[in-house]
Amino acid sequence: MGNISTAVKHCMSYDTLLRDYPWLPRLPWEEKCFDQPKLPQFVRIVEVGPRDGLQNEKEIVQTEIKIQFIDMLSQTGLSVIEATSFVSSKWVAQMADHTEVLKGIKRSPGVRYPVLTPNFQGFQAAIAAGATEVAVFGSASETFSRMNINCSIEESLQRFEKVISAAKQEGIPVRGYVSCALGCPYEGQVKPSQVTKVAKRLFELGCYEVSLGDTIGIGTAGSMAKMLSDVLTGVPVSALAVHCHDTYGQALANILIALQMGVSVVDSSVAGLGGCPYAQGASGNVSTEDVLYMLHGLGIETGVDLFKVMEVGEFICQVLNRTTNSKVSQATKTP
Ligand SMILES: CC(C)(COP(=O)([O-])OP(=O)([O-])OC[C@H]1O[C@@H](n2cnc3c(N)ncnc32)[C@H](O)[C@@H]1OP(=O)([O-])[O-])[C@@H](O)C(=O)NCCC(=O)NCCSC(=O)C[C@@](C)(O)CC(=O)[O-]
Repeated sequence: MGNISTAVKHCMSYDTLLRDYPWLPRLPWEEKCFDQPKLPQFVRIVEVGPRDGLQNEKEIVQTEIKIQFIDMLSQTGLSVIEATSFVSSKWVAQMADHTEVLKGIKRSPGVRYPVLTPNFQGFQAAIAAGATEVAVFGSASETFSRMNINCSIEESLQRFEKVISAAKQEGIPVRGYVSCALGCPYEGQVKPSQVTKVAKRLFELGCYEVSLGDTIGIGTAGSMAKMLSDVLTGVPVSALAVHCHDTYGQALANILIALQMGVSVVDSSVAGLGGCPYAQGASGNVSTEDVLYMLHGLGIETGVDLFKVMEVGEFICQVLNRTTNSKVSQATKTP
């Protein structure tokens, strides 16, 4: 962190400012200078870097690096780290080492490590590898469903029903995803009612939370508000999360709208890594660093240490030999 300028450091959190200037008055969060009645006090970040972030990398990342990456993230205060996916290696070669990764990580107390399971075969493999939480992933777009998991939406829901019912018997919580919630790379516009239909089915089947994915990062604050208003007719806000990619630079605005509408769970990826191999042109997820910077700036607590996340971002970018997509990390690098 030595190369972060003091001015930028001060923007990062009031706590940092207090560390450097202990004579400043300590303000309780309630004494904010503007009213934010609709914002949640606490937001849970679901870190998807090791899965969504890495799955799109062309070069296979060494298993030891993935394990180190997750272990470092475990030390940042994050409470959920999506570790890998139990999908076919013919479809996503980068995730072929799922079992080794899940078995190799040091699990920190208080941190959950969900993994993606597209079907019962993936679920069984995940459980055998020691998974204690899984996620099923459907889509609001028929074409994307076929391109991504090789079945129709209805068939996917039947597969998920089998996974969820087996998970219930094992006492394993299941999260659900709805991809293409704000647009599809193959079909273009997706009706909010279609997103609601799939999200509601996942919730009714037993997913404790449904994450709404702007898979290609095409949404705007307007389309996010419209889609969420519809989904809220079928799924309680306490069971919703948003999963924004930043292709058009709208992710933070879209997340802010979701927060104002009561959503308090946000998926993000350290250094803004990511993309879906079956959604051409989609850029990375919104970066965890930028989401934290915005949330902390709003006085919303996350329990996550921004500096530590930035260090992990630096580590993974070095390994992948790429520049970070996080604006916060870019801004704090000395030229
Ligand atoms: C779902 C399948 C497997 C269907 O793929 P399929 O080819 O239709 O599968 P199948 O049931 O016909 O079986 C064919 C072969 O696959 C094997 N197989 C079958 N299931 C599994 C499994 N679970 N793990 C490992 N192997 C599996 C099976 O054993 C068989 O092997 P073979 O006899 O030929 O040797 C495939 O389409 C697949 O793996 N798709 C995953 C694609 C993926 O991972 N996409 C990225 C994640 S989604 C995403 O990023 C979006 C999200 C979540 O982030 C939210 C957002 O941004 O919107």
